[in-house]
Amino acid sequence: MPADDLLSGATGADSYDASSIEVLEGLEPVRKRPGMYIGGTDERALHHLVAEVLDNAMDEAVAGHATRIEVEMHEDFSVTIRDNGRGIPVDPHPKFPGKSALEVILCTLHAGGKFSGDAYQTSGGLHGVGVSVVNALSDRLRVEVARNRELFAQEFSRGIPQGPLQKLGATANRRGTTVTFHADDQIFGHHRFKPARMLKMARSKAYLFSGVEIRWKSAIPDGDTPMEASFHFPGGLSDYLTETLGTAATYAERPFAGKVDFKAKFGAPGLVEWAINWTPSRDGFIQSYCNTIPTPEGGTHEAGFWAAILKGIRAYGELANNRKAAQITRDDLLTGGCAIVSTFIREPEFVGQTKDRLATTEAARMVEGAVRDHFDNWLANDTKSAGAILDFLVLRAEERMKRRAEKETQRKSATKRLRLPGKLVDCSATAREGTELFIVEGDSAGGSAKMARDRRIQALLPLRGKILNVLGAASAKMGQNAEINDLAQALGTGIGTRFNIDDLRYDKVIIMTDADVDGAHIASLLMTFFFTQMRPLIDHGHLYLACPPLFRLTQGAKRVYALDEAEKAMWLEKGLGGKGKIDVSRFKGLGEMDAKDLKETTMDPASRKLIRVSIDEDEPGETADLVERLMGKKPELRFQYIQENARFVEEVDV
Ligand SMILES: Nc1ncnc2c1ncn2[C@@H]1O[C@H](COP(=O)(O)OP(=O)(O)OP(=O)(O)O)[C@@H](O)[C@H]1O
Repeated sequence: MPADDLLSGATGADSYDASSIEVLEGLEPVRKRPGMYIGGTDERALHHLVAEVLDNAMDEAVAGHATRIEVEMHEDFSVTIRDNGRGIPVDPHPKFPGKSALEVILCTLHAGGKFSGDAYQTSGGLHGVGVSVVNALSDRLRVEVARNRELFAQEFSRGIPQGPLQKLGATANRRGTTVTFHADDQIFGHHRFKPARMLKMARSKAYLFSGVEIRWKSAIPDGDTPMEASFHFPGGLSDYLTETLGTAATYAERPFAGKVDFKAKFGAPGLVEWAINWTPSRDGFIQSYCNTIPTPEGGTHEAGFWAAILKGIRAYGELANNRKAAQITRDDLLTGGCAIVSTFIREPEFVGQTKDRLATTEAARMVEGAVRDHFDNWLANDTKSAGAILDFLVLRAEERMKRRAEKETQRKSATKRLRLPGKLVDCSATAREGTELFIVEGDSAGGSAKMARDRRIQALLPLRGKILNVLGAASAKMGQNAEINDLAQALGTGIGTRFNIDDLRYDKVIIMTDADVDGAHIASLLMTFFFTQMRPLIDHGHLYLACPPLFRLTQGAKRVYALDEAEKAMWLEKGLGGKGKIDVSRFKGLGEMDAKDLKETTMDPASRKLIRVSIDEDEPGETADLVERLMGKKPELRFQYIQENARFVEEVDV
């Protein structure tokens, strides 16, 4: 499109002015973009509404003000959640004249009692948006509050009050909050609450806090989901895990379970409770929670928990003289390891409003510290369970390593079946470890390199002429370029989106070009190719530059090589320690060097110098930019050269 058209705005620019900039007020943003608040408008998001209201009731219970929560599902798919807590405050809000705190809470985003202050210590609620979001996304919502022996009620539709807060009169023995809501079909379409899913939610909440009883009632049958039930679990998570595992055989007779108050241990409010057992009969799992909010994507509390278990079991293995225990990894713990971890912390940080992952860094340290001590004790006291678990985990680690070795062998035999380019001079080793591929310039260099190489581990691929400048080439053209095809085949990895680092046939890929401008140009073309088409090769540190010398200096029987003019000058001044005049010869190209020289200066791992290519994206500076210097343009990437075995000089000049 011509620039003029772009400026005049072919698509409605005339009408795009200040009047197009909307400011959404009240709960409008929630109805416009429900996904931002509840992660979508599907069945999962729908059930999130129940979670928001239930979490508020749980927060009341965990804060020590409620002992009972009722969850009821009605025939018309509306839901009631009732607690016997303090009740949402109903007195006039000081900042909003004429409005009760209840109305402010229900109709304003970011209104709540959990930001600071002492109303709640370790709450699942954080952002002050939960119940207002439910209100915005319900076509009917009624709140009843029983406080100070008086009953109040207010009704809403799609976030808008349907009348003022009503005083319904005295109530002798009722206290707490009751929220009844019907999700709006305009938002959730045909999705309906599923009793089985809701019952599961209610039951797990009861396990997470032993001080609460949760009653369940449903008017809608759903398979074998009970129409009425009551959950109260004084045994907490240990009971929960035992029930979840059912009749499955387990390695520990009783789960390793416990509860630690952070106050006593770290002087910070909060606690962690956990239960774990291992079973051969099913895959492992971890369910984690923070302030009773499920965190299906884990986070710092899970990381701390696994760190404690892993370090504990390895240390126990060491004590038991089982050296293989050191090989156990976190993945091994999860095969057959079934865990539930629940932590309560003040002002947790979650990722997003749906709170799927905990981000509080402190949680990792506190959970690890709390669980580790207990685990060490438990392993030392219950040696029968500890031994069984250790044996099981060592077996798992061995199996994993065996599978990996098998995969490696398969890779090797696949390599054998590969069609390799005719001009590749391969090495004899079959495993990748320790092998090197030298990409050399021209046939003559290939000749002396062939004699200079260690045929066991060093392979050669001579490239004819300059390879295509891939920065500008379309990928179809690249595919037709014979040199590039040979290179991709020799490496075994494929290129572009099909690149797979696991198929790489050599440990080191070494670009070996003449120490002159042409050679440098070819090296930079190759590096650009690797950067754009085989980037992981560089990221994983497999790409290197060889450093052939420019000069040979002899003085009697003494001989040295110089990488560049500066080094030559240094030797000339210093002398070689031999007798007579110093002879200087300049190599015009690799092909001029005899095999012995090439081996000693450039190829032999014992005496050569190599430069590893890496990419330094943030640090500008002079490590610079070989590609830029050599190609005379300003490419957007920067290569950094890390010197290995620097033997001749510190500075690099290719
Ligand atoms: N069942 C309840 N009992 C007592 N107070 C409640 C109850 N439900 C809500 N509240 C009060 O209303 C406030 C707002 O609740 P809301 O669900 O909107 O947000 P939140 O729980 O603070 O945070 P989040 O948005 O993270 O859920 C709470 O902070 C609390 O003060």
